[in-house]
Amino acid sequence: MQLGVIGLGRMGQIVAGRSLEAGHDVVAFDLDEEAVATAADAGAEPAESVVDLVERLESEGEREGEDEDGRKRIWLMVPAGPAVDAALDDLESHLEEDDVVVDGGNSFFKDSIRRAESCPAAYLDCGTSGGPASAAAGFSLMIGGPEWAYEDLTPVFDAVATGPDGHAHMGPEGSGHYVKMVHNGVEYALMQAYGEGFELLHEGRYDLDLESVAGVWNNGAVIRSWLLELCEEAFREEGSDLGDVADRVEGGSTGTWTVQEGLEQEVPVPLIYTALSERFGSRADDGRFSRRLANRLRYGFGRHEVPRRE
Ligand SMILES: NC(=O)C1=CN([C@@H]2O[C@H](COP(=O)(O)OP(=O)(O)OC[C@H]3O[C@@H](n4cnc5c(N)ncnc54)[C@H](O)[C@@H]3O)[C@@H](O)[C@H]2O)C=CC1
Ligand SMILES: O=C(CO)[C@H](O)[C@H](O)COP(=O)(O)O
Repeated sequence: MQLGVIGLGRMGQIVAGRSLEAGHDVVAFDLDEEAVATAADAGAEPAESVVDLVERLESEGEREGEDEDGRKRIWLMVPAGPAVDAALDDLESHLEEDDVVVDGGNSFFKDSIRRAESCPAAYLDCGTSGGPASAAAGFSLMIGGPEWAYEDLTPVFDAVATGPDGHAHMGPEGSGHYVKMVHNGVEYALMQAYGEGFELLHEGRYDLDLESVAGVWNNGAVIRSWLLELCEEAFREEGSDLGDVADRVEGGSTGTWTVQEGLEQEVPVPLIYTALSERFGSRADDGRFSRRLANRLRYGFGRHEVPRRE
């Protein structure tokens, strides 16, 4: 099968690479020429623009006679937001209704519904989990949109995912990115829970080797998981005190959408909200204001000593 891949960063290179390894033909484009060259080194046909990519898909199909249906299949792996709309604008006049576009990024599901309605081709919103660390194992893919398009792209999904069990059709347009949004909310809460537990162990009564704790928990404990394996790796590489890792957590968009959706649906998501709040709180340049105020108020009512900044 022939696939166009637009966006060749950490994730797009894996989409292209795994597709190539499975025997598919890949035409690749990124705004960054070096990223295109990397994909070309892996065996992809380089394109100079989105339009060039589409033209190469068309001519390649005719030349090879492989895809007799003449269908163009294009996977977007660009940052969520304006980059997706920019790529779709460039593609629009070159797409027909039996072509298929996959957005494998972390797009907001309402944007995906809007794009599916205006895209001339079938539009699959594909939540992608696993991250660059899963390049060798493959991803977990949660896919929304027309079922026929999902079935058509199944050979590519088999290649990009862990295999046939690593992808599934969720439902109509938007549902793939909706499921991925909630997945990320769960991810935030799990990270927060592990973080709190290890913080207590680190600050607590015993001088513990946290790599060892994570290691033994990962062997048979109720709370074993891949995130916990990543905790073990972090303590191994950074030490039990996490060395010079700063107390600032970036990201946040998918968690924000999850909390907003919880409010809209009147479904309580207090753990996810707390995890998101902790992230935002971590970003105060000079310590979190509410904590500083609590510190000073304890002096106000209790004459407790006020720790001061250096
Ligand atoms: N890194 C991760 O752990 C995961 C990322 N995602 C999602 O996958 C998408 C891509 O993520 P990454 O690969 O990590 O980002 P990245 O920043 O590593 O790569 C994005 C690539 O897109 C290119 N690009 C931007 N605008 C473009 C345009 N208009 N046309 C062509 N190329 C363009 C950039 O030059 C860059 O090479 C995002 O939506 C992200 O949220 C999803 C799951 C996991
Ligand atoms: O989707 C992912 C993992 O599943 C990406 O790594 C995403 O960037 C995580 O969200 P955030 O950047 O808000 O931490």
